[in-house]
Amino acid sequence: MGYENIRVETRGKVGLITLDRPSALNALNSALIDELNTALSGFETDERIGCTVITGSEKAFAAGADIKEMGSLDYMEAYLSDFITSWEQVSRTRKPVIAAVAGYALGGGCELAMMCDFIIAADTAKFGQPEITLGVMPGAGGTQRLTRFVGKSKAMDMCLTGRMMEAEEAERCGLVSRVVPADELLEEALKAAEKIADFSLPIAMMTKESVNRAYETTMSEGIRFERRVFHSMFATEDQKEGMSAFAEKRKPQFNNK
Ligand SMILES: CC(C)=CC(=O)SCCNC(=O)CCNC(=O)[C@H](O)C(C)(C)COP(=O)(O)OP(=O)(O)OC[C@H]1O[C@@H](n2cnc3c(N)ncnc32)[C@H](O)[C@@H]1OP(=O)(O)O
Repeated sequence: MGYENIRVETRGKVGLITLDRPSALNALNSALIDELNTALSGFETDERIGCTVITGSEKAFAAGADIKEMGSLDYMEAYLSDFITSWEQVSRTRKPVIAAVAGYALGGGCELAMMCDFIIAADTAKFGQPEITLGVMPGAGGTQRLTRFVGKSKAMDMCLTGRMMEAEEAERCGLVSRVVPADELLEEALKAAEKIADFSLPIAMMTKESVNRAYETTMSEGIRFERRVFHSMFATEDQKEGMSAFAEKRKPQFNNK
């Protein structure tokens, strides 16, 4: 497929998707979302890929949903097309996905970053849910995911005032896993992704599923789920390889089995 709004590359075992609508600060229109979903599906089924990085430009990860495209939508179009639901594909990927965020991550851009498994932010990153300034509220999971990341008080502050949060505050409150200098962002994100992709893919996928379960169930159910999945790992060749390699003081060679 020819992409017009994103760039898609592979770097060894890592899939790299760069949002690329510079004239609109990577505003997320339906064409971009379709392309993103196609690229993500491609990496999901590509056996060589173990992790994906989604990034944007120096100025913007994404400045939100495309306001010019969305502005004239009416209720029935939004309802019948189930507007936004197709954006959720990144949250349904089974392989790990990292967001590498520099500049603006606003509205749907912040929500897209939060759908990834973790966010590495440049020191220039600015997060926000400014939808209230446009007469709407977050519609791609912002009221739910942001609240789980940063707690009720800060999520209310962000969603009700529409203010932006700098990278340092985002790290302090748990929205991002680490902040790095802007000129090292991609390198750091790719390094993290390569590290993940070098581990056993099924074990990484099960780990991701188990961490995500923490957001969807009670503690006792989550612990039970973790224990069942953990037990199942002893049926894998990669568990035998990982533990043998440790005992033999060598680097493990995982075969995703
Ligand atoms: C997911 C759901 C349901 C909702 C949403 O996401 S709603 C959108 C939330 N995002 C926003 O409200 C941010 C809108 N953008 C801005 O406030 C500013 O662009 C900025 C603060 C991010 C940057 O300001 P700056 O002065 O540096 O740049 P601009 O001249 O304003 O922008 C450059 C260029 O990009 C176009 N742009 C920016 N954001 C969007 C957007 N979200 N949708 C469509 N177009 C956008 C902007 O209009 C301008 O284009 P022109 O040069 O053609 O005017």
